[in-house]
Amino acid sequence: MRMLLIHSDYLEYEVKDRALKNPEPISEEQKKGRLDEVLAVFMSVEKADETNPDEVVEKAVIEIKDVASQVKADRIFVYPFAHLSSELAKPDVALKVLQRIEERLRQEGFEVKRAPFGYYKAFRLSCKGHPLAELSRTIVPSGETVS
Ligand SMILES: NCC(=O)N[C@H]1[C@@H](O)[C@H](n2cnc3c(N)ncnc32)O[C@@H]1CO
Repeated sequence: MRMLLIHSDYLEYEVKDRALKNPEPISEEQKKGRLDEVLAVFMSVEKADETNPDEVVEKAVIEIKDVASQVKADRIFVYPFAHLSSELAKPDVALKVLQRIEERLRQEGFEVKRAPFGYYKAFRLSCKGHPLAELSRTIVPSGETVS
């Protein structure tokens, strides 16, 4: 799992087109979304994560919580982003991992939105630009190595 974490004044997206034959079914309301004062987390779920998705979910939540507490963000935007890795997990595994991360972050008390999976989306982001505003993290299940 590769994550790019951007502490932002806002992130807003608009669904443009389907990028998979079977994208995640979404409501009219989910075609656009915005959060202000948010930690945007762009995530590529990787092939290696398929060996233990549950472990990767927990490790990702720990990392996101750690950055959120450092930048004092209590809103998280989970953003599927297939451009941070050349060894992507299958879409069905990736979607489940991202849905679980969303669920676990809510359980941890964050306000969470997740951008729709399997679509091309326009987005606007306003990065705050402080020293911790742009971070990346790589997570692998135990026994796997970072390539
Ligand atoms: N920017 C637009 C976009 O990325 N669209 C991606 C993601 O929404 C999603 N997707 C598919 N596989 C993955 C994966 N392994 N990890 C994360 N997202 C994935 O499916 C789209 C096409 O790859």
